[in-house]
Amino acid sequence: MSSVQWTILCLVALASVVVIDVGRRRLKRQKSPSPYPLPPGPPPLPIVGNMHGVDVKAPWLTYSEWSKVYGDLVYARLFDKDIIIISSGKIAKDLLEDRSINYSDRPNIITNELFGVGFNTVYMPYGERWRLQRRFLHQNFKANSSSRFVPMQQRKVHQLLHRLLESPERYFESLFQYASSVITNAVYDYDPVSGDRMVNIIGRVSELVTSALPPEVAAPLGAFPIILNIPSWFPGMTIKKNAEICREWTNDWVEVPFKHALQRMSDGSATPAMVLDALGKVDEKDASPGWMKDLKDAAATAFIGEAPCLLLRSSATLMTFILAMVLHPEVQEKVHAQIDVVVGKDRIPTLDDRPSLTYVDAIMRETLRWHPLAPLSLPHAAVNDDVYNGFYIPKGATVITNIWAIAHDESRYPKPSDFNPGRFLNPDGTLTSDDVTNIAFGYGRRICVGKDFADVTIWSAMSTILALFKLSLPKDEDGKEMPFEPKWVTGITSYPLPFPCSFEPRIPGMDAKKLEEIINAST
Ligand code: HEM
Repeated sequence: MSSVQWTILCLVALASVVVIDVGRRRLKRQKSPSPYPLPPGPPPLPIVGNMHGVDVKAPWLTYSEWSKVYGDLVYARLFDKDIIIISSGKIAKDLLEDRSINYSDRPNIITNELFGVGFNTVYMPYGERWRLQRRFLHQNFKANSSSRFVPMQQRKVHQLLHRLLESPERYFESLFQYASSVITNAVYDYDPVSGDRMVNIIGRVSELVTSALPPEVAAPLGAFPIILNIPSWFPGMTIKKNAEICREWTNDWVEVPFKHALQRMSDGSATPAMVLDALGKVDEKDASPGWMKDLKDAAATAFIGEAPCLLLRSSATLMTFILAMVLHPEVQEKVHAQIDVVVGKDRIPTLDDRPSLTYVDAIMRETLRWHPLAPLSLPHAAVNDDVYNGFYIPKGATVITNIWAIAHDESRYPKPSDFNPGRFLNPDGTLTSDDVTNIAFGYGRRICVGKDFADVTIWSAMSTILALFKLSLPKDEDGKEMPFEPKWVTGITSYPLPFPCSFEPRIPGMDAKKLEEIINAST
């Protein structure tokens, strides 16, 4: 068939679907099952619903505007998908935690299967398989078991510091190398090299998947799946081409590191790692092919849970942190003063110093609040019809938590756009009870399983970078800082694009040898 014939066929098909869709929606509206009204929301247009009003690159900003007009529980429709948007911590807790039985599902997003990632814990519907995979991850990454990774995380942070000293201009890659190596070590006992092929594949898969995952991107395809019959060479069908590439790579992402872990196991490795530990403990009779597959899928999930974008979440958070430091020298001065008193200059901070380094924790909380990495968390779905505060929440609705709006709530965080770690400190310098991680890592049974592990990964990097370096914008010939406008990656995650940054050692005469001495004095 020629491309002209294809085009005509597709347009005719599209027109038929539109007509059928309008009829179906009329019917649905006539038989609304609930006497309660839907939550308030912006007026929809035919077919597209509220899609036209959404900034697809930064939907959290649109949803925050809507919440100012319609309240903290908003109803919208993206094509044929019912969307409930939560913009308050209280409602998020009431629904996702107190009624978790109804809100722990994930929406059926057409791009999951298309991209071949429906198998993994992050996108999986609530049920037995999810429970088993989540158990593997939880057993490994909950606070008391993830503490066995601390020596490995510290070793990796030391390598990061060496890289930053050696090639400060490549700090972006070094952060990625750090975050990817801590996760592959913890899951597979796999230590990637710089530019590692496997890590690159996983990073690319994550990038392709998550560019297509947001409900705002997937909605038109979900409403008109016939579009997927259009060939991938057709203009505008890159999503299909990306899906083909992704399906090919997914096999490598799941199988290659798992084979490596099996090899490490037969070599007799005693290093703690999720896959090796699970295989070491399981009875032969329980290790069915199904069990093995779930272990493999959960292991691959740990990486995509941490890497919903080209950067990993931990390294993306560190990029936001570095940007905040560069923009706020006064904050660095305060934290440097505390580090110098608590730790001195002959060693670097360790987790034992954490209770005294309250300003570092305040910076970490403010980083997660100021520019939340996952501004809309991950979507949940309502299993059954529900009524909340007199409003009807339809079965199957996609439930979006607007973390951005909660973290920028002016009544809780005055001047929310300012970067001000002091908001998390009491007058006596101790930390307040507002642990913002309760917002940044999601809510309910689908809360981030890597929360405690990420906490150590991020804190260790932040505290040691601050101890060793003064971060600033590069200066021009006249010694003036060169101005720049931060640019942000947007999508399911949001973090700054690489920007010029100078890493000036705070300790005179710092070189690789001196750094090694300081590290040795700290272990
Ligand atoms: C700064 C670092 C991180 C942030 C801000 C973060 C944030 C989040 C958020 C907001 C969710 C969605 C929660 C919900 O649906 O309500 C999530 C889910 C998830 N995260 Fe993280 N995460 C981080 C690091 C990690 C790491 C290091 C891992 C791996 C060990 C990980 C594994 C996962 C998994 C597997 C899920 C899906 C859980 C499920 O659906 O049951 N995350 N994360």
